[in-house]
Amino acid sequence: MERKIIKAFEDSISVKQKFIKENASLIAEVSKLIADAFNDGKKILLFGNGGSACDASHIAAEFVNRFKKDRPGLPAIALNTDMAVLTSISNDYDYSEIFARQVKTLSEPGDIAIAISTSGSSKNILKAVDVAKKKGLRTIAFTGLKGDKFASKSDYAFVVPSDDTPRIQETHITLGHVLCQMVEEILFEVPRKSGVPKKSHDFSG
Ligand SMILES: O=C(CO)[C@@H](O)[C@H](O)[C@H](O)[C@H](O)COP(=O)(O)O
Ligand SMILES: [Zn+2]
Repeated sequence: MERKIIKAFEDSISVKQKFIKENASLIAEVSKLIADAFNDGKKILLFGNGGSACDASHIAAEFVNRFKKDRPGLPAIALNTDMAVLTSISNDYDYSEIFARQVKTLSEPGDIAIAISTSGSSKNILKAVDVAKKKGLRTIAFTGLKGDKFASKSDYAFVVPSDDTPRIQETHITLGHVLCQMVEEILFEVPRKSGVPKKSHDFSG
């Protein structure tokens, strides 16, 4: 049994190592994209199923509350949290509509959709990405090796080099944390020299 336990940890580490070899510059690019969207008064919508629903909620909470810095909240909503909304859309229409309908209703052009699916084949995720693109959102996919179709319909795709759902999720949550950290640093770092910061950040509302 211990051998299996050690192997699970080693696999998780090795998937993360492979992922970061290929994705560091994309993470930097997407961090800037998200920071620019917040600067423009836009928000992030996140969604996923099962463990990825928890990842979406977890990442939204880091933005709305704080990650490492004491700073104003940044607008992010997880679309997998409201039981009344989720059950009524599923009951009256279809489970595959739960995120698409919320994206259509709650977003505005320029917002960012972070869609999380390890398989890349969950219908509710694919439909929501289609709606997000039609509405003029920038779409970011978090997926795994089997998620080609999902990755190719999204503007930016983080493809974790594994087809094992838990191992993929373990990289996704690290990715979410690192994006939060980078966005905080871009928006709230103290300027090194005295003088005004490059952009003014007023999220105090
Ligand atoms: O957390 C896990 C597995 O680690 C599960 O709950 C998993 O998220 C569920 O099976 C999801 O329905 C999988 O959906 P997806 O990632 O393929 O879109
Ligand atoms: Zn899980």
